[in-house]
Amino acid sequence: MSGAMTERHTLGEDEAAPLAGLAARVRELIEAAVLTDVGRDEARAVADEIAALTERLRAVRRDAPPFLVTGAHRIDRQAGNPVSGPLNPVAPPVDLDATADGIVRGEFTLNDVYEGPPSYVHGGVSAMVLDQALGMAAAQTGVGGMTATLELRYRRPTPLGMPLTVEAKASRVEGRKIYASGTITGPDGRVTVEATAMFVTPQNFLVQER
Ligand SMILES: CCCCCCCCCCCCCC(=O)SCCNC(=O)CCNC(=O)[C@H](O)C(C)(C)COP(=O)(O)OP(=O)(O)OC[C@H]1O[C@@H](n2cnc3c(N)ncnc32)[C@H](O)[C@@H]1OP(=O)(O)O
Repeated sequence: MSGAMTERHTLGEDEAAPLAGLAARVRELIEAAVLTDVGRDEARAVADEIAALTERLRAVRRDAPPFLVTGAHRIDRQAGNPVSGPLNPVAPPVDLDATADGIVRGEFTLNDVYEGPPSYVHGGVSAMVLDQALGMAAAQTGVGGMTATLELRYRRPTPLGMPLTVEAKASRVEGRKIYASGTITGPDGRVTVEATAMFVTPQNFLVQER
């Protein structure tokens, strides 16, 4: 079980860079595994080699994914985040930045690893990217929160292998509730997915922050 966010080891840039490089290679491996057409013997041989590499990495293991020193907010410091974490091979990764006026924006491309309907992005993957962007926008208001509701409108299919943009902004704060909305836009500038969400800051989190 992962430890609380406050107990995480924080990686310096020199420590993070080779681990991000490792994740990038594993990302390539995942895509190669999805698309390979090698024969059965070769697939078994490669699987054995990968198992050996996995054991080498497991030899020295953390209790929980580390943080990065970079990033102004706790949420963009999570090195293992499945959307934006540079150390997580499952993350595309989406590099999310926030402007001074609280708009969170990121450009990204999703390959065949994220396919849902043939040649289009899986709707759950779009939801995950939007949850993260809206969550980060909510955090720009001060304290972030847990996603309590997330509503999506899939306007048109989101293409694979093309540059996409995600944008999000918090609209209002009511006590512990933070409302945010956002979109994913395709290469033609047309919105493919719209999202609205409500985040709730847990009471215990407010106590920890004081
Ligand atoms: C933890 C903070 C993290 C910050 C870092 C950012 C990381 C971000 C990562 C980025 C993205 C990734 C993000 C992720 O992936 S977050 C992971 C996905 N989300 C979760 O797992 C959330 C699970 N749920 C909970 O933890 C609790 O239920 C929460 C914290 C949401 C509320 O439990 P709490 O005990 O505190 O609430 P309360 O009962 O005192 O109610 C308070 C008010 O809220 C209203 N309400 C509550 N729930 C709902 C609901 N579902 N719909 C509508 N309304 C709801 C409620 O009516 C009341 O309103 P009012 O009666 O006062 O008007």
